[in-house]
Amino acid sequence: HVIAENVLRTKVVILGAGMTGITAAKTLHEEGVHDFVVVEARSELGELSSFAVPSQFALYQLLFCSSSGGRMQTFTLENGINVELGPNWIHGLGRLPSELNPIYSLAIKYNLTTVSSNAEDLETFDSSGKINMNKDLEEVSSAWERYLALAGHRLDNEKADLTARAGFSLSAFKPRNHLQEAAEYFLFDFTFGQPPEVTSFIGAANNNNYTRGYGFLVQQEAKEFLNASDSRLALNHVVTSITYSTEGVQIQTDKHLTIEADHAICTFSLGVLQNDDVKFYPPLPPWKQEAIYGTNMATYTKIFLRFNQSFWAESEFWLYADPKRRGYYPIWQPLDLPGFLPGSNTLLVTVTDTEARRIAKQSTEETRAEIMAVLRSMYGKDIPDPQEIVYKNWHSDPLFRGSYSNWGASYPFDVFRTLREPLYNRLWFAGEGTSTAFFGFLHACLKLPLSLKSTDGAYLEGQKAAKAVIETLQDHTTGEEYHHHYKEYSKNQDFNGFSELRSDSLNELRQLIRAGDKLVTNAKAAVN
Ligand SMILES: Cc1cc2nc3c(=O)[nH]c(=O)nc-3n(C[C@H](O)[C@H](O)[C@H](O)COP(=O)(O)OP(=O)(O)OC[C@H]3O[C@@H](n4cnc5c(N)ncnc54)[C@H](O)[C@@H]3O)c2cc1C
Repeated sequence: HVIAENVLRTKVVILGAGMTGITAAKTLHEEGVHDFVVVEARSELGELSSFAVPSQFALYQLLFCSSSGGRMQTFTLENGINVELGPNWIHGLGRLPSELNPIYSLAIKYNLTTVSSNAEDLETFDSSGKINMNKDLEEVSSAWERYLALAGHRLDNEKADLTARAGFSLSAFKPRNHLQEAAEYFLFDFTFGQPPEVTSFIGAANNNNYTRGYGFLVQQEAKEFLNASDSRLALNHVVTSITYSTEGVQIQTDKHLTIEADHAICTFSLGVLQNDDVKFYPPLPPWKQEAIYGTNMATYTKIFLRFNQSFWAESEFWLYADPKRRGYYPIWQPLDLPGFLPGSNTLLVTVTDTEARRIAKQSTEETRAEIMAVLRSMYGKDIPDPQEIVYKNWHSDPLFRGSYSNWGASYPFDVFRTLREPLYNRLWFAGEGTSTAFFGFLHACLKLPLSLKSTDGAYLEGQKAAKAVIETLQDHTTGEEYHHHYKEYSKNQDFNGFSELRSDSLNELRQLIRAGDKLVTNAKAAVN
C-alpha cells in the first residue's frame, strides 16, 4: 500500500474498527477484495482475550465473554472479574437453523455459555424502602400495547410523527407520581436511553418490534482474516479529515498519515459526526447534515460497584423510584446471581440521558456518595461502602460522543436513508445509526420478507455498505439503492428532490412495522 513516505494507496479504506467496520472488512475479504485498509483511533482491534472469565448478562440471553472493539469495551475489576462498559444484551435468538440471529450463531460457533435473563424478576423501592409497584408496571405495559397499535395505525394513515410522550398520552398513560415515572423508565428509557419527550412516537414502536442483539463475537471473526500485525490495519490513528470527490477519497490522520482510496466507508458514530470531530472537504451537503443532526445520540452509562460482601436481594433487577427526580439511579442489577458472576459482589446501576450527562461532569466521589445514599435508603444505613466504582463517560469520549442513536421526536423518516447515502458513490456511511429497524443496536435477529432485505439490522450495515462498494467497483452504474438515491440527490441537492425517497422510506417503515407486528404475534402465540 505504501506509495510514498506516510502515504498509503488502497482500493477501500474503512474508517473505524467497531462492529460495523469489522463486518465491512470481513465482507470485502470474503468477496475477494483484499486491497483495503482499516483505520482505527484506538490501540486495539477487538481482542477476545478470554472466554473463560464471564462478564455479563443480557435481557433475554447472556453471552459470557470478554471483548473489545469500538463501543464494545471490557474492564477488569480488581477482583479479576470482567465487566462490559458497553453493550451486553441480546434480545432474541431467532430460530434454528436458517433464521438464527447471526450473533447467536457466532456464540454457538465459539462455544460460549449463555444464560436467560428475566425482567420480571424485579424488586421495587423508593426512598422509604421496599414498595409494591405492580399496579404501575402493569399499567404502563398495557398502555405500551396500545401505543404500538396506535403507532402502526398512524403510519398506515400517513399521519405525522409525534413525540413518544404524546404516544403514551394517546394510549391513556400519563405518569402521575414517581412510581409511575419509574415504571415508565424501566419500560422505555432503559431501552432507548432517552425519555419519551425527546423520542419519536413511531420510531420507538418500530425499534421495539424487533429482536436485537449483542455482537462482540464479530471481533473473534476478525481474527480469521485480520490480526494486529496486518499491514492493512492502521491502529492508533485518529482520522482528522476526509476529502472526497468523484475521483476518490483522501484521509488524513493525526500521525500525518495520508491514505488515498477509491472508496471510504465511514463508520464513526453519529455523535462523532455531530460534533465535527472530523473535518469533511468539501463540507457535507445540507441533506446529509440534516440527517446527522436530525437523529439523537443517547447516553447510557453503566456504573459498576464492587463490595467486599453482598447484602442485597437476589432479584435480577431492582427498580428505584426517586420521589424528586425521574431517572435518578433507577435500575439496579446484582451481578453475583447464579449463572451470572457468582462471587463477584458487584452491583450495576444504569443511568441515561440528562442524568448520565450530569454525572459525567462530577467527580467519581460525588457519584459514589449519591449512589450510596440511594442504596442506603433501600438496604439501611449499615451497609458497607464499595471498594471499587467504575464507569465510562461515553458522552465526553471524542471517539463516541454518546452511547447509541435514537430517533428524535417527530422524526422525518427519510433521515434513516439519507444517513446511509453515499457521497459521489465514493464516501459511504454505515453504522448502528444507519439501520432502519435496529438503530442503537449491534445487530438484528429476525425473519424479514425478502423485499425488506435492505433493512437488515445494524450488524449487517457494514456488510451492506461493503457489498454496495464491491458492486460499484465492478460496475460503476450499479450500487443498487445507494446509487439510485444518490442520483436523486445529485439532480436536486435541496429537499424538494426527496419526495420519492420519502415515500420509499415510509413504505419501508410500514412494511417493517407490519412484519414486526407479525413477528411479535407469532412469538406470543409460540409462548402461549
Ligand atoms: C453503554 C452502552 C450499552 C450498549 N448496550 C447495547 C446492548 O446491550 N445491545 C446492543 O445490541 N447494543 C448496545 N449498544 C450499542 C452498540 O454498542 C453499538 O450499536 C455498536 O457497538 C456500534 O458499532 P459501530 O461499529 O457502528 O460503531 P463504533 O463501535 O462506535 O465503531 C466506530 C469506531 O470508530 C472509531 N473512531 C471514532 N472516531 C474516530 C476517528 N476520528 N479516527 C479513527 N477512529 C475513530 C471508534 O474508536 C470506534 O472503534 C450499547 C452501547 C453502549 C455505549
